[in-house]
Amino acid sequence: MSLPTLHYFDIKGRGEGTRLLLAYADVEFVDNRFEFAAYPAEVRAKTMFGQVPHYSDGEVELSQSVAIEMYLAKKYGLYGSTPLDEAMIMSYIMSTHDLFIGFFFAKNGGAEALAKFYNETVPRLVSSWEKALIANGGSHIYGKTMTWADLGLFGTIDYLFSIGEQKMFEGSPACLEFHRQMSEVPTISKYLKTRKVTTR
Ligand SMILES: N[C@@H](CCC(=O)N[C@@H](CS)C(=O)NCC(=O)O)C(=O)O
Repeated sequence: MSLPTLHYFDIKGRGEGTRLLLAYADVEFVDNRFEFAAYPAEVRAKTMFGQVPHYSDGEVELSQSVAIEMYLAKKYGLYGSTPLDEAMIMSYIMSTHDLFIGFFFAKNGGAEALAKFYNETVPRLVSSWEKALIANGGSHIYGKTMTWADLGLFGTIDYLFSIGEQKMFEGSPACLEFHRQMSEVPTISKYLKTRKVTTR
């Protein structure tokens, strides 16, 4: 079996969730990054739908970011232990996708769409995460141990910070404290210090 490899563009985008899962689990992996203009034909040929991220480990070939993350979350014990745990964790993961997708459409949808995103979507999602963190003791968004939901939420906050969107979390101390604590988890801290710096 070869080293786990993530094939993706040189951005956080849809690939950082997988990188964070592997980093948290302390799995050595190849972070195969390339420019948009230099998407290697041999990587495209491996993908299931022509797009990246794509994950390979010599035994498994898998495309679609959420499927890759779900596979790794299960493999490394980060997907709870009951059907309800899995559904709750997925629910938090999808809420982070709602923010990303909302942001993407708002940025391309003009001033009114952007204002609606900042005034409605952001407070609705951030206040839900804030309440869930407070109700659950602050260290985990769901359950009492680290899960994919924590890594997904951390990755989302981390990404928004890296593009200068700290303002979204003003007035949400539990989210800020969660981000701080997660950044100090040893394997995550090690990854954050050594990862390639990207602006998106
Ligand atoms: N639903 C897919 C979407 C993948 C996707 O949109 N990939 C883009 C980059 S973020 C891509 O490969 N674009 C290059 C292309 O389509 O040729 C996922 O989450 O993995």
